[in-house]
This record gives sequence, structure tokens and C-alpha cells, in this order.
Amino acid sequence: MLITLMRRYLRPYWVAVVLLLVLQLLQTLANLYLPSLNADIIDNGVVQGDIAYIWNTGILMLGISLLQAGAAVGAVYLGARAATAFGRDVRRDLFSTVQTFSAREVGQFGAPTLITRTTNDVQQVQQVLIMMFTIMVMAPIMLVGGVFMALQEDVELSMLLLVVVPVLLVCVGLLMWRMVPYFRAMQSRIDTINGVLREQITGLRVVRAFVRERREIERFDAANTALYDTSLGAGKLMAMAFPLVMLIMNLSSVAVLWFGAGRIAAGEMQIGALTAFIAYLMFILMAVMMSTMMVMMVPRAAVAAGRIAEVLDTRTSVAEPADPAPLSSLSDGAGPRGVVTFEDVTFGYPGAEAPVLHGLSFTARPGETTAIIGSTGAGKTTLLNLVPRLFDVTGGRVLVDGVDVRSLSTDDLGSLLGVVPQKAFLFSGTIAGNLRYGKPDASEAELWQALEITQARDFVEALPEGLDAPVGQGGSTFSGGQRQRLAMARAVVREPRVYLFDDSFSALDYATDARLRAALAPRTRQATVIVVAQRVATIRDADQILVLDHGRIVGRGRHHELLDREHPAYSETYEEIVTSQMTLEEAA
Ligand SMILES: Nc1ncnc2c1ncn2[C@@H]1O[C@H](COP(=O)(O)OP(=O)(O)OP(=O)(O)O)[C@@H](O)[C@H]1O
Repeated sequence: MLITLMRRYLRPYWVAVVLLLVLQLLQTLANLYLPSLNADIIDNGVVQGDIAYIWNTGILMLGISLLQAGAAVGAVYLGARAATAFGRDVRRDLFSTVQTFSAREVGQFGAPTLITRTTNDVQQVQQVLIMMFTIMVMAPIMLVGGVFMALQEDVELSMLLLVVVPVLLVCVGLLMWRMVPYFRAMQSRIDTINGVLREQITGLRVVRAFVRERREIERFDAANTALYDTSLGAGKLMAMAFPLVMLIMNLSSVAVLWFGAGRIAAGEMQIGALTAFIAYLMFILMAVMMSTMMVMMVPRAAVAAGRIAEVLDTRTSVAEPADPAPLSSLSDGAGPRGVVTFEDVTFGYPGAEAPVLHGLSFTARPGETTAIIGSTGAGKTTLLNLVPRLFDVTGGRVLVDGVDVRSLSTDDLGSLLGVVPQKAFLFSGTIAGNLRYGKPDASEAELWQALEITQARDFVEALPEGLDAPVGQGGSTFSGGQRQRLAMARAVVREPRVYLFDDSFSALDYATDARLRAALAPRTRQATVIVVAQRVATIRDADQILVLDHGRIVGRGRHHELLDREHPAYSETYEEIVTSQMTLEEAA
């Protein structure tokens, strides 16, 4: 998975990658060559007193050092560029894939993991990529080249490698092997801390209201201590790792000096060769250490790459039609009017045993208001979500002007709808920016008009910056009712064919609710309005009221018809809802 991801996303940067590999090769070879030149200076220059040789070789060494430094800088630069570009491209694709997801896929993954995958997991792979760019080229060359050069300097002394290398390999391998579980656990501990923190920040008011601060602090402490323990475990091993490696390296140097001194005394080796040998030994040991670390890090990155690929490979369940029906084909070729028809619609959430909606059939017409009322959990929001295709039906069809919503392109379908969700959501920015979300070229006059209709003009006018007043993330700087009215204004600015209001009026007081509906009526005269409501007062004038109970339509008609025991449309459920909110005299 890691390789596939890297191949796919590094392809545009292959020139930079090849160039950086060549530069790495150059600098590693230069690195390998320098100790040998140093040995030559000592043996042929210093020992023999040949000043000219020292100068010439010294200048050559300087040249090679400069070349090596240049190549190293170039390689690091190109590597960093390719790796960061890789990260940017993967994040971009993850984001645009998630944008295509329906509520089904988002629910299946969960928002937190989608965020972690786009940020943390990409970072993990990117880091390993940078390491690979250097170590993958450097380590094998340093290892093979180091052994080759060491043999060139002295074959007998090279036998020491047979002892030193396996010892280092085993020690570093063991340490890393014990560290990996800590690293894995660390990720999930960080996830837990994030989870607790997110919940507490979002639910801060509830925590305060129920005086649960102490309990919440304990919860956070537990998660925090778990992370501390894990980090400490990894830290202890890490603290051991460096001294251990240094000890092995120093002991090896001592061994080389010990045996080398004997060989020099016996006239079998020169001093320069001994210094070069020590340098090559260090190269070899470094290469072994880096390769071991690399081998241990790859599985972690592979896990991250797998998680990224899982998102990238997920196809949305509300797929775009291959051959979308043009808007002009709606209403039998007359163009969009906004007639919404549910035809024997059944819907069940993924993984749920029973459907939430059962065989719903109704038509909502332009110029009419269709209201949906029912107890909580009856399926009202679910029903509304099927029109903009947040989910697709599991049985039956949802039609707009006689065309199945699944046959329209999502852009076309969206252009017909003005949705006001149950939880009004605003984006950070300004009020004007939010209102123009569905119609970027709307004039200021249009924005004020929409605000007037949704009874939001007064409070926006009262803000010092007016339309340019800042909006906090999610709309946090406004009250629930203000947010709701701004969200409605956003839909009104768009002048859609179909308005979908999901319980948008319940955050308003009775008087504002009534004024808003009165102001909205002329604007929606040509449009289809579907309103989900809890309050009977909000919908008593609706042209058609659908009473929903456990996902079935158990009553349909106008307010008076549904209450009239003599009328065929009479609904006992509706009467129960009405009497729970007002006396029958008030309702009449
Ligand atoms: N994402 C989901 N996954 C699984 N089940 C869900 C999901 N959303 C809602 N449900 C279930 O579907 C049923 C209908 O929910 P829905 O939100 O449509 O009800 P509602 O009538 O709008 O309620 P309310 O008036 O409280 O908003 C409920 O039983 C709920 O538990």
C-alpha cells in the first residue's frame, strides 16, 4: 500500500526524485573517498615529509568536500520539495474525495478519523518518505562501500566487522522492536486525549451546568497519564539507545586501535590506513543503525498509508449519474418547476436492522406548503435528507419534476434546492460571505431583502460592521435563533425552486415565527415549500400536512380536516399532537 501510494503520488516529481538520488549517490561516494585521501596524506605526505603531496591532496580533499556539501544540500532540498509536494497532493485528494461522500460514508468513517487521516497519517508517510530519500540510497552504499574500502585498507582488521556489525544489529533491532508497540500505543493515546478534549470543549456548557468539572478533569487526567506512561516507556528505551550505540562504536574503535596498533608495530599496517579504517568502521555502523531504524519505521508508515488509501478508494454511495438528465428535460421538457414526489419510498440506515421510512408516497407542489409533523424520531429529518441526496433511498423513488433525483447531476439538483438544516451551520467569515454561499453574485440589496424576510435585518443592522460582521466558526458568535434566521436568509438569497426547512422555526419565538412566515409567503409563491415542524402553530396554514409516525404517513390533509372527527382525513395522532400543545378551542 505504501509503495502504491508513493508510486502514484511521486510520479509527477520523478525528475526531482531521480536527481536527488543521483546527488545522494555522489555525496555518499565523496564521503567514502575522503578518509582514504586523509590516510594518503598521513602515510605519503606527513610520514614521508612530502609537503607538495600534502598540498595537492589537501586541495583535492577540499574540492571533494565542497562537491559533497553541494550535493548534500541539493539532495535535501529536492527531497524536501518532493515529499512536501507529495503531502500536499495526498491531502488535496483526500479532501476532494471526502467532499464527494454522502452522510453514509462520513458516518461510516467518523469525522475525527477523517481529520486524523488527512493530517497526521499523511505526515507520517511524508516523514518516512524524507528518510527513505536519504537512507535508502546512502545506507546500502555506505555499507557496501565501507566494507570494500575497509578491506582495501586492511583485510585482517576487517574481520572485526564480523563481530561488531551483528552485535550492533541485534542491540538496535531489539531496542526498536520493543519501542514500536509504544509508538503504536502513543497514536491511540493521542487520539483518546483529542476525543476527550473535543467532547469537553463542545459540551462545556453542559459540563458547567451539571457541575461535572471535577469528573471531567479526572477523565482527562486518566487519558493524559496514559499518554505520559507510554511516552515515558518509549523515552526510557530511547535514553538507552544512544548511549548503547555510542558504547558499541567506542568499544569497536578501541578494538580497532588495539589490534591495529599491534599490526602497525609489526609493520603490517600504516598509521594513515588505521585512521581511515576507523572512519569506514563508523560509516558501516551508522549504515547498519540507520537501516534498522528504517526497517522499523516502514510498518508504521504502511499502516498510515493503508488508512489513507482506504479513504481514497471509497466511492460515494450517492454517485453522479453517468449520463445526467439536463434541467431542460424536467417537467416533460418544460424546465424545472419544483414538484417533489415521493413514490413508495423506503429507507434504512446502513447497518440498521429495520427501515426508518416505510412506503412513503406524496407530492409537494409549487405554490404550496407541505408540512411534516410527528413525534421525535419519527423520521422527519431522514425524509427531508432524501431530497438533496444526503442519502439515497433503499426502495422507491424521489422525483423532482418527474425525474429521479439520482438521474440529475448533483450540481443541477443542488441548484434547485434551498436547504435549511435542523442545526443551522454557518461558516467562519462574514455575514455577507455566508449569505452569498449559494449565490456568489447576489447584490447587497438582495442580501438585505433576504434578511428582512427572515426577520434578521434588525440585529444585523445593529452590528457595527453590518453585513461585514465577522462570523465565528460554526456561527458560534450568534444565538441559536439568530443563526437559524441567517441560515434561512442564506436559502432565501438563492431563490430556489424548492425550500426544505428542517425544524427551522422552533428556535424562534411565536411572534417572530409568525412574522417570518408572513414575510416568506410572497417570496415562495412560485416555490415548493416543505417544512418539518414540531409546533402546530407553525404549520396550521399549510396546504398539506403529513403526519408521520414510526416512519409511516398516518394522516394527511389540512389542519381542520385532520382535526375534524367527521372528515375522512381525521387523524388521531394529529389530534394528540395538537392537544399536547394547545387546547382544541385554540386549535379550531
Ligand atoms: N445516521 C443515522 N444512523 C442510524 N440511525 C439514524 C441516523 N439518523 C437517525 N437515525 C434514526 O432514524 C430515526 C429517525 O430519525 P430522524 O432524525 O429522521 O427523526 P426526526 O423525526 O427528525 O426526529 P427529531 O424530531 O427528533 O429531529 C431515529 O430512530 C434515529 O434513531
